[in-house]
Parts: sequence; C-alpha cells; structure tokens
Amino acid sequence: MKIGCVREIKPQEFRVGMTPGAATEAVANGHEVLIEAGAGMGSGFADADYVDAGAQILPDAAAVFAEADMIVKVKEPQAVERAMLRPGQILFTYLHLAPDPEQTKDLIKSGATCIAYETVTDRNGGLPLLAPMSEVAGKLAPQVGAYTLQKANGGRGVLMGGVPGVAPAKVVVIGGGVVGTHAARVAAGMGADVTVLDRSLPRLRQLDDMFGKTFRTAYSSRATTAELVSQADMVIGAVLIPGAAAPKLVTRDMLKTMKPGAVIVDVAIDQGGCCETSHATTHQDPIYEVDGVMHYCVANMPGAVARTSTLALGNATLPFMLALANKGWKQACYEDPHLLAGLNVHAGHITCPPVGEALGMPFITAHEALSV
Ligand SMILES: NC(=O)C1=CN([C@@H]2O[C@H](COP(=O)(O)OP(=O)(O)OC[C@H]3O[C@@H](n4cnc5c(N)ncnc54)[C@H](O)[C@@H]3O)[C@@H](O)[C@H]2O)C=CC1
Ligand SMILES: CC(=O)C(=O)O
Ligand SMILES: [Mg+2]
Repeated sequence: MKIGCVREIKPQEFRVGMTPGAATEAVANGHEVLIEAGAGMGSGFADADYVDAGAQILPDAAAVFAEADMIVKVKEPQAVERAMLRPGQILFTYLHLAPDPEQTKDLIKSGATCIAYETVTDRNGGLPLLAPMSEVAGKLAPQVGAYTLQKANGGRGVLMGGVPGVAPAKVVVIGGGVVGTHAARVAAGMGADVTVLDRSLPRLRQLDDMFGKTFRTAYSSRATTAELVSQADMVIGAVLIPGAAAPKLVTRDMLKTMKPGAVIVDVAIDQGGCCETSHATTHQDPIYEVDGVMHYCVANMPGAVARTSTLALGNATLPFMLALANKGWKQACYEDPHLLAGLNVHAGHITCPPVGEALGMPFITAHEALSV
C-alpha cells in the first residue's frame, strides 16, 4: 500500500502523523511511504531522516493526496485537505466530528473511508489512540491555567501553590479519565488544592485508592458542580462521552457565580467543550474572557509540545496503521472490533452512531459498513 503523510496546516500545529521510525516499520512491511517535504520539521525530523527510513519525499500535499492509498495525519483535515480526498482512500487521523457538521458533510461527500483515532477502543474500555494526547493535554492544562491565572494575563493573580500563610489555588477538574487524572496530579504537584469530579463511581473509587492523599474526589451532580465551580480559581474541563458532543456541565448561570479572574481550561473543547461559554481557540490567540472568567480552549493543546506528542502518538498509532496497510481497512476492521470502532465515515455514510445522533444526521453502524 502507498501510505502518505502530509504537513499539518492547522495554525501552530507542529506534530506529524508519521515518525521516521514508523516509516521504517511500514517500509519493512513492504509498503511505500510518501512524505510531504518538511512534514516532520516541527517535530524535529528532517526530510533526510525519512529518506534514510526508505520513504519518498513529495513536494506538496496535493502530490501526497493524489498518490497515497492511505493518508495518516494528526488533526482533522482542513477544508482544502478534505477537497483532496477521494472515494476508496483511507484517512487515519483525529476527526472529532460530533461538534463539526461542515467537516462531516465534506467527509461524506468525499466517499473516503475515515477512521478516527479518538473512537478506536481497547479491551479495557480505554481509548488507546486518544490516551497519549490526553496524557499530554492533561499535564499541560494546569501549566497553561497557571499562566492564565497571572494578573497580566487577565487572571485573579493567584499562585497555584500559595505560600506559607496564604492558601493555594482551588482547582476543580471535571472528568477523572486520562486528561483529568494527569491534570489533577500536576495541579496537586504544583501545590494546588484539587478536587476531581466524575459521574462514574467505580472511577472515583479507583482515583481515591490511587490518589486519595493527593487530591479529593466528588460525584458529578449539578449541585456539587455548581458549588465547586463557584469556589474555584481554576476549572479544568476533562469529560468525554466517546464520539458524542461533550455535555455542557458548566452553565452560563454558573459562570456568573465564579470569582472574577478565575480560569476555565476546557480541554474537552475538541468535542465541543463542557462549558456553555466555551468556543475553540488556537495557540496563536488562546484566551478570551466571558463574564470576567478567563477561558483557555485550544483544541490541539499537544501541538505545543510537538516533539513529545509526535513520539507518543506515533507509538500508539503504529500497530493500527500497519494492520490497515497490511490487511486493507475492511479485513483489519473485521478482525479487530476495536479498530472498527474508529470507523466514523465510509463511502458517503456516517458509521459512528454517536456522531450521527449528535449532528441529527442519518447513520449506519460501523458493522453495517463492512458490507457496503
Ligand atoms: N484540547 C485538546 O488538545 C485535547 C483534548 N482532549 C479531549 O479531552 C477530553 C477527555 O479525554 P480523556 O480524558 O481521554 O477521556 P476519558 O474517557 O479518559 O475520561 C473522560 C471522563 O469523563 C467522565 N465523564 C463523562 N461524563 C461526565 C459527567 N457528566 N460528569 C463528570 N465526568 C464525566 C467519564 O466517566 C470519564 O472518566 C476528550 O474530549 C478528549 O478528546 C484530549 C487530548 C487533547
Ligand atoms: C486529541 C486531539 O484532538 C489532539 O491531540 O489534538
Ligand atoms: Mg463573574
């Protein structure tokens, strides 16, 4: 198979979908690897590294899209990239379709087979291709939140760890999965007073067992969320219902009860965000204010630490990329229901029910797509 990888064109996105290491593996498996010139630069990989791996460098994205049977990326394809997809081509990348009707319509129109990293599952109920970037974004969240809390950046002027005689910042993390756990650990490590909310009691028990001395846990009801949010210096949004739009747990009314200069870091923004007042921002212009509350809502946070993120993502995607290339998408998905769970769009159909439900658009199941 011809596997193509293009330079990411989303603003300030420096990750790349394929490392030279992954290219080496693909070539060793008998595939041709086509890399857009400069694709790896932002992550510290030169074209020569890919050539050493046995890949071919093509001058631009158009050449890669035209030749490749499968495109491997990081972020959802932008409009100009979507226009280059064709029926039968495989797209393997993050998609986050539930809050994005325009992208969804374009992918349907393309006729391509689009497999989303974020809905691939594993046998433990986890999301193995989302997890590495959730680890990164979770660890970044208190870091960017602490910067936003500084007075000159619009924040309350509160230091995360406080000092002797002065209380630390109160941090509330909504969602105790991968993002939430990493965010809570880092925020607690900075000395903040941290509470993690989740609606899964088994998850709260696990967190309490593992981190009971590091941070508190609370059940995610409306009333508890409202109370904790009103007291918080920083709220970190980290919920997920796989494939679906994020539930709006912090309402506009709750925002009015927050302290002036408090900060919301809505990591869940790639699924639409869990605060009613969140909208996606970019690394170029990451922060905005509503009702005196500072919002940081960058939808590709891991792009800020591209080298770490590219390596971490590459480790996770490699076996799935090889399965798709070695067996073809249909056989690979037929043999592996966890990879099949990643199928979001195929041959003009939405194939991920939560996406169809979120957008009010018709859908078939991924299983049905195997016979389309
Ligand atoms: N902005 C960015 O750059 C990035 C965003 N993300 C996003 O962060 C979000 C979280 O991802 P993960 O931590 O990997 O997901 P996860 O599945 O590991 O954790 C989500 C948690 O949310 C909990 N949850 C669901 N509904 C809830 C509710 N009503 N109240 C409280 N908790 C609730 C679940 O029980 C689960 O523990 C996702 O939307 C993901 O796409 C991930 C990486 C980068
Ligand atoms: C998960 C995601 O959207 C990202 O890493 O950019
Ligand atoms: Mg206010």
